[in-house]
Amino acid sequence: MHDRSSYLEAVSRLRTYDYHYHVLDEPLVGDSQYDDELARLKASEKAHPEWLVSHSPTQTVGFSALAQFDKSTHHQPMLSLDNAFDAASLVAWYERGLTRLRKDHHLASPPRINCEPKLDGVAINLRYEAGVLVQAATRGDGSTGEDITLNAKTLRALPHQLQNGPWPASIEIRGEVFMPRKGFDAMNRRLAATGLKTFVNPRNAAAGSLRQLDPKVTASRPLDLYVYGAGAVVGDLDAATHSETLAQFERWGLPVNPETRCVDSIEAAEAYYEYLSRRRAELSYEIDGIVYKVDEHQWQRELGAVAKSPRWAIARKFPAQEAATQ
Ligand SMILES: Cc1c[n+]2nc(N)[nH]c2nc1OC(C)C
Repeated sequence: MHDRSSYLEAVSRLRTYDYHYHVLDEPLVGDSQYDDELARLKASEKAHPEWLVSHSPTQTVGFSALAQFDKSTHHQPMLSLDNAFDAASLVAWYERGLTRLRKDHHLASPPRINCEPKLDGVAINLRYEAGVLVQAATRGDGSTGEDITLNAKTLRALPHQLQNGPWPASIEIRGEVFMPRKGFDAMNRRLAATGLKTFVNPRNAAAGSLRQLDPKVTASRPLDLYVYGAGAVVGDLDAATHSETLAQFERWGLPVNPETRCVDSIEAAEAYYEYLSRRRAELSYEIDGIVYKVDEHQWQRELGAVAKSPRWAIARKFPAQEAATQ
C-alpha cells in the first residue's frame, strides 16, 4: 500500500468481508484471499504505525454480530415430541392413550390416527391476524423464539394473506421450514466452487438460511415449508379433528405435506411406517420419522400434554425391583 487512502480502503474492504462471513454467513471471498489481504494490511500498519485506525480488523478481537433478532413470545407454547424407536413403543403409546380415554368414555370406535412425515428442518410459528401474516418466529425455547418475519416472507410457499375465508381473528400456525435435497446440493456446489464453507446437511442449511440477519440472503436460499398444526386460536376454528384442520389450512392456501394420511387403527399406522420408510429415498426432502397424532380434538384435549406436570415436584424412583415371585 503506497498511501494512507489505499490503507483505509483495505480496512473497509476487510470489514465488509468480516460482516459477510460472520453475520450474513455468506462469505464474499475465499479464506486464502482473505488471509492474504489481512497479511498485507498488517504489514502496512507495521511499516506505517501513524496510519493505524482503531476500527481496523487487526484491532477488533472476535466479531460480534452487528444486530440480533427481536424476541417473539408464542401465544401458545410449542411442544416437543416424545420418541418411539420401534413398533412396540408405538403400540404402547396408543394403548396408554386408549386406557386413559376408556376411564371416562365408552369408545364406540378406537381414536383415529393422523400420520405425517416428520421433516428434518426447522420449526416455525406463523401468526395470521384477520388472515394476514403478521409474525413468524423460530421455536426458540418453546415459549419465546426469534422474530424472523422478514425472512419467512421470502418463502415462496408461504402465503402472506390467507385465501377462501372465513378464518379465526387470530391463529398461530406451526410448520417446518426445510431445504430440499436438490437445492441443498446445488447451493453447496456454488459455495464450494467459490472456496466458501458448505453446510453439513439440509437441516443445518435451513436453520442457517432462515436465521440470516439479511432477508436478501434468506431469499437466495432454496427453502420450502409444510405446515402441520395450530397453536393459539382466537375465534372459531370449526374443525373437530386434526385432519380437518389440515384440510382447512390447504383451503386457505397453506402447504400441507401430501404424504399425510388419517388411519383407523394402530395396525394401519404401523403399515404407514413401512410404506413411508420404503418411499423415503424417493422423497425430494429429508425426513427423520413419522409424527402420529390422535385425530379427534376432543381426545387430544382429554389426553393433554405431559409437559403440564408440576415443575416443583419430582419422583425419585428406586430401580425396578426384580419381578415378584410369579
Ligand atoms: C414438534 C412437532 C413436529 N411435527 N412435525 C409434524 N409433521 N407434526 C408435528 N407436530 C409437532 O408437535 C405437535 C404434536 C405439538
